[in-house]
Amino acid sequence: MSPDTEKACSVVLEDVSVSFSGNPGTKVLDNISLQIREGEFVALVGKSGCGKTTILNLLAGLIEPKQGNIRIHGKEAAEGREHIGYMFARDCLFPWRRAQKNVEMPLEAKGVPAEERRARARRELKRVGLGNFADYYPKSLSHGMRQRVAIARTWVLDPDILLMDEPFAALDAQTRLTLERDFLKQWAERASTVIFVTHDLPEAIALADRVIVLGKGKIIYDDKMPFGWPRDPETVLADPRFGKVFAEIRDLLG
Ligand SMILES: Nc1ncnc2c1ncn2[C@@H]1O[C@H](COP(=O)(O)OP(=O)(O)OP(=O)(O)O)[C@@H](O)[C@H]1O
Repeated sequence: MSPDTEKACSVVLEDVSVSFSGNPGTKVLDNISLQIREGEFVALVGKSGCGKTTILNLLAGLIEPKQGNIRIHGKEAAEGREHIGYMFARDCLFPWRRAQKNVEMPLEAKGVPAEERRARARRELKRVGLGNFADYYPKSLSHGMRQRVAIARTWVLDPDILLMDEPFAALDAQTRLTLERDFLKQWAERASTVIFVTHDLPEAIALADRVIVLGKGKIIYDDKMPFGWPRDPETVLADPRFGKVFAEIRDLLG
């Protein structure tokens, strides 16, 4: 790959394999190669245990590949991953900290001065529709609101790459749709690269530019979705092209 092409990629995985010490004979990821362009929204789907979270953990530097090379923004991963945000399925808020203080946490860890921290956290809470809830403790917020706080906490560092591990999985259908819509709006305003793990195939197809399916440690499907932007997830589900893509991937997943 030319250096210019590589720079236009947020993430490049080359022949990456991962196995874990408890089961060294089994490759969770088996010689995977993958390029993700800057600003792309990629959904990773596949059966439970197929290695989706392992890819996020590799990119976040929480685990190292057994073999292969990872490059982020054209640099060695350790250098390139400075501005990565990682959001989990559970909101993981600290119950003893108010919403505002939860959002400030990553800024505290980076040593950002208190006044700037407060201003940035307030701005993010406002953007996720919780401007009036900054002083609430997590226990006084609904599940959807807590997940919004977690989204604000992920955005507050202005990540250029956002890793999301089933962020909306535990929400009821209506709250989920609202958060998906809001998230797409935020993403369009910021143009971060998003790598989004989900078990939910319709969600993957409705939200992402591109869907990658993992099976038995390999990539078994990788294609662009035929829907343009801006897009509404609910409208995509009603699009005749949705059914075709859904059936194709569902058949691969068995
Ligand atoms: N730190 C670890 N030590 C040992 N085995 C691990 C570790 N992390 C993951 N695994 C194993 O690697 C495999 C892939 O796990 P991973 O969490 O990436 O799957 P997943 O596709 O995200 O699954 P799910 O959809 O259920 O979250 C699983 O068999 C899991 O048990």
